[in-house]
Amino acid sequence: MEQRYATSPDQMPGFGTEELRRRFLVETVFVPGEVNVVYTHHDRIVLGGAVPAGKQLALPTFDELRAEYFLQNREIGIVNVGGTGTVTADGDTYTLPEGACLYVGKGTRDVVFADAEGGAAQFYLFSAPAHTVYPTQLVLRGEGNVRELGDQLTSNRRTLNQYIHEKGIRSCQIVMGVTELHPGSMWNTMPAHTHDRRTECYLYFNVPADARVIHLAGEPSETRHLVIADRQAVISPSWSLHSGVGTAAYSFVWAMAGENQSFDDMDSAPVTGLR
Ligand SMILES: O=C[C@H](O)[C@@H](O)CC(=O)C(=O)O
Ligand SMILES: [Zn+2]
Repeated sequence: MEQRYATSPDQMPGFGTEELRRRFLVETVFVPGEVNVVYTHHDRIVLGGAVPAGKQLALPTFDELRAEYFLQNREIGIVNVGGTGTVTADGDTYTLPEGACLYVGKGTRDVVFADAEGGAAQFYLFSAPAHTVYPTQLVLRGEGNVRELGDQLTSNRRTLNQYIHEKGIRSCQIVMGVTELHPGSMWNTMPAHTHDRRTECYLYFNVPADARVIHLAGEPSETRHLVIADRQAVISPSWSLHSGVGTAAYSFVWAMAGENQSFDDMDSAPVTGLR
């Protein structure tokens, strides 16, 4: 699996476009017939995709994990951003229509991805180290804790759905959900924030083929941008902004891991202070 070492904010001013993308963007998440993942040393998150493409696709272990099986010392959050599929965890099969989220706890030996009848599933994977076992649990699209955010007048009306969090599906570290922009709204997470206790990753999806998201990264006082296409993921270290504006409406899976799980524990970055 691809490994990416951690980046310090004092390196940011020296990065050109290619270097920024190489460090923070996961350009290809979904590869048909494969489990394709990246290991970032920021909070030791493993993120990527699993695309069964008509077959039974097992979650393998990787040498870099030094574990007998993937979830020996880890937990995983899975969101399906494709057609309906199934995930089988130690013999129990869960059906995930588009937008559903499955948490699979530490200690689960066998995880197998498959398409449901007529479906073409695309499972987004987000895994973090775990210290104890929480039960495997499924939540369907729209059935998490719903928060309505933003305003049409500032082009940031969006519906945020919290799936794995303190008052929802329990986990050791992972906090995960999906945000959907309303038609005509383009800005996510503005006003922006950082959270020095957690790394966060976004997977942008439902981005039209001819549209892009201009994603802001870096410290609030020294911002950079990445131009992101459909079904690409971006890693935001604890010190980095993670906000974006699309050239059309879109959705994204957001997921965090780190020191705490307090969703509202953000360090706000007021618009007037951005540079
Ligand atoms: O720390 C929280 C994350 O940045 C996201 O949940 C924010 C988000 O989905 C949004 O504002 O639309
Ligand atoms: Zn955040």
